[in-house]
Amino acid sequence: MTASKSTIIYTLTDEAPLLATASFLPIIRTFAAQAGIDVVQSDISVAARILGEFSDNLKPEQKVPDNLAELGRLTQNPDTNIIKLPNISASVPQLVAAIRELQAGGYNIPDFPEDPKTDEEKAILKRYSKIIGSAVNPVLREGNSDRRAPAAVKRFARKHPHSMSKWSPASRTHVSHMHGGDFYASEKCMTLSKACDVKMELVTKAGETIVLKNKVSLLQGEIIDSMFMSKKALCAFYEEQMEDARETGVMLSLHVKATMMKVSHPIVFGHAVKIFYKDAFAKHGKLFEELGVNANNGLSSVYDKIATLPESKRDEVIKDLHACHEHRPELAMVDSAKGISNLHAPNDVIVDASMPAMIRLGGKMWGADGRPKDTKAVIPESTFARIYQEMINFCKTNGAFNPTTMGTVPNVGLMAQKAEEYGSHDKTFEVPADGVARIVDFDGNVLLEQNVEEGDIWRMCQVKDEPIRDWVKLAVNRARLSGMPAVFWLDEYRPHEAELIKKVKTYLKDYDLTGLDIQIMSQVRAMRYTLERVIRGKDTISVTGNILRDYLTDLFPIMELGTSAKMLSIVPLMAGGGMFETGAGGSAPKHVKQLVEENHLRWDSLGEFLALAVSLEDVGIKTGNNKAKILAKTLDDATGKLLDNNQSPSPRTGELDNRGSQFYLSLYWAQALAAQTEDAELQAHFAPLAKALTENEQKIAAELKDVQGKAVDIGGYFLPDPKKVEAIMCPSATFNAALSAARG
Ligand SMILES: NC(=O)C1=CN([C@@H]2O[C@H](COP(=O)(O)OP(=O)(O)OC[C@H]3O[C@@H](n4cnc5c(N)ncnc54)[C@H](OP(=O)(O)O)[C@@H]3O)[C@@H](O)[C@H]2O)C=CC1
Ligand SMILES: O=C(O)CCC(=O)C(=O)O
Ligand SMILES: [Mg+2]
Repeated sequence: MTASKSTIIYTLTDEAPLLATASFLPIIRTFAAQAGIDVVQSDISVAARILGEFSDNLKPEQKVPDNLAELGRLTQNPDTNIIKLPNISASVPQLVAAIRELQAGGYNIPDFPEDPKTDEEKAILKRYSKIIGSAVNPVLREGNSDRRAPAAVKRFARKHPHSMSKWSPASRTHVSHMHGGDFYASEKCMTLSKACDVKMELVTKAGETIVLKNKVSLLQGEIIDSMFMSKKALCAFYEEQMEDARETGVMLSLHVKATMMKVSHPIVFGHAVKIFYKDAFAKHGKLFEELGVNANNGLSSVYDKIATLPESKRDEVIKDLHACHEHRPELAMVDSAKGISNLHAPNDVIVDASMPAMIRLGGKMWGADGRPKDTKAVIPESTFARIYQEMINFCKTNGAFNPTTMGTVPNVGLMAQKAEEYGSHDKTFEVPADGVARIVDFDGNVLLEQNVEEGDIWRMCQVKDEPIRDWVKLAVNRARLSGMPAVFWLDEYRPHEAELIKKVKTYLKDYDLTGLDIQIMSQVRAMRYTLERVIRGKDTISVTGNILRDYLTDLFPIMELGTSAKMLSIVPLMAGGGMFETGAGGSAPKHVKQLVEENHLRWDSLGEFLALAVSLEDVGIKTGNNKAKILAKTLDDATGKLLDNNQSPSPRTGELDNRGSQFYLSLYWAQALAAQTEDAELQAHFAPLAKALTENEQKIAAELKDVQGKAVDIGGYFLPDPKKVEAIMCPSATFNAALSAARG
């Protein structure tokens, strides 16, 4: 892959977005080619990343390049233009499933060593660890984040509001978080006065020094934090919350981000599993250990490992697991029909999407009987959990949000260069022994230290100065361009954010703020302030750190638009290039299931349409390519028309789906190009396509609809067969022929 000035790199990812790409890429190429733009693809799916890592094991024809590393390098190039679709941030169970599929497909890659003993196994685990969790986004996000609902999308939501369930003031739903012993309680922070290298070490009570991380290079002005979560406090908290839920008869749910926080949150999740099923773990502890059960991978790990046991033993374990439920509260379900609960796998309930979905549903999650119920939402770490309680309080008092009248809340998020907690996984450790955890510079000076105990989770977070300056600049720009007030959600009582506040105040002085309304508020106040405006139809930019960026860019869009898929998500790369993410959510695994069973893809590619328009516009501006600008403008017009005509995919099989929606976009895009007069070449080129699609609209729509309702085979989950996928995703011969004729 070579990137020239007129290249757009389009990522191939996983699950629903990968399927949608199979039909969208031929469309994009048909249009972009007329502006001399090459659209090259770059496969960064979990499967491709596994194969790229273990290339040395593969036959020549099976080898794939390390595309992610290449894209990472390209982020430093000012001409780079990447369209990035959501990808799987794999939990261990997802990675293991992908490995099994690839092995079955004839790829000679090693098993995942869950409990590595030999040096060889340890080396394999190290290689696989690079693929676990949020391994893609932090590499590509070499810029801060600008996520918002474009005006046309907001207009659409007002005209065609999604369903919102009622909130009752009597709802028992609430958030439970720790009040001590968590990261928030222990956080220490400092700003570096000069660049230095540090290491992270543990001095045990026995006097041994264990180096956990041998080198982290820090820059002048960088903010670093040291914080830990006490295992004892966490376990006591879980015990208390489970007992409280059982006594008061409210359903229990757990919300973490085990994918992105790939070291800390699986451990946090695992303790919940072990405590909920404490009696079974006590009785079968030795057996579980022999079998290699890892509670951090959820109850699915137990079921997976006991599969090889003799039937009588297996039944005994299952009976004992079931018996635990007698002393425990009802658990929220992911799939009640299949008996899959919230504690089954760490990647099924991901806090950024799960809490908004619950709030949208009137504060309810699904119970084992398939009915929606109030829930105690356990979010152990208190730092950011409180914003959800504030929103819940607001809904109990004011009722559900009204999408036809509510304001919008765009976000400017600090994200660049692995900022804050989301960049911390290589500096997060489960503490092996009681002692003092310290960050020490190479001259032996202790920068930060704290007393920790065996099993505590200790981490160091960083945020560099340049990204903070860039974030403040982006916030001021967005406030200026949108005319909205901007609120920095920063809590002066949190050491890290107190340091950030100092920098924000300093860097704001670089700008003329006349006429702008820029404020700094603690998170809970910021939420309240924003919500009071939201219900009055007023818009407010949230300017936040990395975690709240993630949380708020699902939370507000899901209330305002029904899904975060409709967000415009731009990452102006600090080196000058552009990365255009599609939507703000994930890869929607449920959608793949529906496609395979019923050949209906409900994935909405609106995020891709919006990203493509800004990507084309970026090419147009940076290279003076007027045709690219016209393509961008007409694409936006087409997207507007698609929304006006309510031609987004329907969730129901038999109705318009992703393919149909992409067809209508192409029709309107070609019509808009044929109608414009600014560029005669484009007009002449697209007139025949517009004509062919207009004349055949009914025929194509019927061809796209007729295939639905039957099961299809995509030839793999993590590595589907591209030919089969293409045949399924491009089933209209008439549409294919029209595109092909336009490509010439
Ligand atoms: N940027 C990234 O790369 C991100 C990746 N992820 C990854 O995605 C996977 C799933 O995460 P999860 O938390 O379940 O979140 P998702 O956002 O994938 O799914 C939640 C729900 O949102 C709806 N949804 C999301 N996108 C669309 C779309 N384009 N069109 C229509 N509906 C949409 C679907 O609702 P319904 O089923 O009702 O249609 C879906 O079930 C994980 O592997 C996670 O790691 C998650 C977030 C961001
Ligand atoms: O990278 C990930 O794992 C998820 C990213 C995400 O949820 C987001 O950026 O909104
Ligand atoms: Mg998110």
